[in-house]
Amino acid sequence: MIINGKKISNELDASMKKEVLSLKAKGIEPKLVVILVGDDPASQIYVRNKHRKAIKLGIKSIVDRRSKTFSQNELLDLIDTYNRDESVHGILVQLPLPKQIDETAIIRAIAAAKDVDGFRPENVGKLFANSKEHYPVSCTPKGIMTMLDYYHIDPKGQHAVIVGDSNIVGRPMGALLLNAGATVTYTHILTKNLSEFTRTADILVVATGVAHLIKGSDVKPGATVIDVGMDRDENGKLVGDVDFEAAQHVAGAITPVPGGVGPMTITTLMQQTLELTKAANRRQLQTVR
Ligand SMILES: Nc1nc(=O)c2c([nH]1)NC[C@@H]1CN(c3ccc(C(=O)N[C@@H](CCC(=O)O)C(=O)O)cc3)C=[N+]21
Repeated sequence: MIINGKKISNELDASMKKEVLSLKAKGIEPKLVVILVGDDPASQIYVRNKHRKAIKLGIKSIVDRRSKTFSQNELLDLIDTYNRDESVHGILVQLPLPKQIDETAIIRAIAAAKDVDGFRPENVGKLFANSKEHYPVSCTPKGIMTMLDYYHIDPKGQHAVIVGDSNIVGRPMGALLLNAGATVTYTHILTKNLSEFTRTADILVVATGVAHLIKGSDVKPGATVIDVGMDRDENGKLVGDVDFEAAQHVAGAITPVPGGVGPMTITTLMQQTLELTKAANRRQLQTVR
């Protein structure tokens, strides 16, 4: 079975559109600001896709593009401006940033109430503590959970193996799966005998940035394979971290690239923009009372 992220994403649009309409009827316009520093070609595509989806749903989308020489202080000032702007509900600073800018400092500068990526330490902490509060979570792993749920793939008691230890995908993915009752193994670029781990995975999530790292023989028959890779092959074609052609015959369910995880990342970003918008409005009502 091929897991169709694009299809799920489009299905979820309908309810989000309704939600936007009902917010607008109350005079609330959800608004997302995406800050893109530099001219990384992949980032341009992702940011364009986010903007298109927001427009489609009726969410106000601002893409603030800055040159690759933009300084850290300039970026901190820009974030501060959006933090203070009450019409803005979510702020996303597209990663990676040019090398003169410290990503950690930037993530911490975004107001907690507008941290639509869920990258701030307190939101990461809530995730790892399995907090029952509402808080934003990194969009890619959260979108993967939505996808698993849609296909009734329950992680409970399953062995989930994560390949890749990034803050954006690998680490939060493991936490979400653990919170959902999976047995989680983290592997990464330093793991010896990686295949021995991946072959025991009921759910295999691969996020390394290495094209076709995972072969058909690395997959357990019947496993669910989630490919987060966005790589280019020798011919410049977009491919994943998994050799899809080979792995699809072994896996029980598998995501394609493109059309798998990518669209779900964007859908989750929109969902969390709406959540932050509603939360901001609730706080405002409390101060009025
Ligand atoms: N602060 C921040 N938050 C992010 O959520 C974030 C980020 N930085 N930096 C980079 C990663 C990557 N990411 C993607 C978004 C959309 C697609 C996407 O639209 N993919 C399409 C096609 C892409 C293409 O054609 O190249 C697909 O898979 O079908 C992919 C990847 C968000 N990220």
